[in-house]
Amino acid sequence: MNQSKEQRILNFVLQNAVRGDPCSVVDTIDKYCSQKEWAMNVGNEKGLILDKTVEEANPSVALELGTYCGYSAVRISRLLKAGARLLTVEFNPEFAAIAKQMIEFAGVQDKVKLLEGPSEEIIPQLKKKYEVDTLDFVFLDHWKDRYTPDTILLQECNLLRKGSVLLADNVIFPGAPDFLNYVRKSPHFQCTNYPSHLEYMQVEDAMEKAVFLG
Ligand SMILES: O=C(NC/C=C/[C@H]1O[C@@H](n2cnc3cncnc32)[C@H](O)[C@@H]1O)c1cc([N+](=O)[O-])cc(O)c1O
Ligand SMILES: [Mg+2]
Repeated sequence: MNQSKEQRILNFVLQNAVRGDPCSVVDTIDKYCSQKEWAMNVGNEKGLILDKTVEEANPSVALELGTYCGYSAVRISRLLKAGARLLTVEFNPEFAAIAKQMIEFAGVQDKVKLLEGPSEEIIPQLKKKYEVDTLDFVFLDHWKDRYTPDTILLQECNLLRKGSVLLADNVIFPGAPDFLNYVRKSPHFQCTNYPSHLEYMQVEDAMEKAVFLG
């Protein structure tokens, strides 16, 4: 059975990146996906916006929706302070298996917990099953039509506190118009848009930061 693209990305990392070095893993994925096969990692241009937002939030508990191959899980977790943790949610078992190996190769497995399943089932379990009080940072990068329902679900589950930072990828391409509408109209969010480009392409894209006001 021929390999999947995600398996080829992982193999390229295992053969070319430096074990235990998250930056090397991130750079190696970017090298493969810009030169060989495009893939929906947040990439380096938007990755720098992600880095700055994570550093500014300096989260103790962070959540990522849509792990895919683990690129942004490695990218986020490399910036976390001692004792801080990232919970990342992925419902595709093949992608979860790839991401798990990517995270372990990067040496960030002690900071990252990969939760396998749909976000709409996992989010309501975060407090009791995963001992979360509130989330300091949330990266939304899963199916774009899930951004709004999951943002509402996070509020309903009392997982956001005054100052919780949401950062959403792809609000221009493929686009998340209902999410932009929802957070920009809501009195509970202070929004900032960060124009950028689609990963590895010259297509316009942007990230949206939405800070919960309580
Ligand atoms: O479609 C995109 N992303 C969707 C990402 C989807 C990833 O999140 C998981 N997922 C989805 N809902 C889930 C619910 N619960 C858990 N995992 C979930 C999917 O199994 C996949 O691993 C995308 C597309 C382009 N593009 O140029 O086309 C560019 C991008 O940067 C993108 O992020
Ligand atoms: Mg994306």
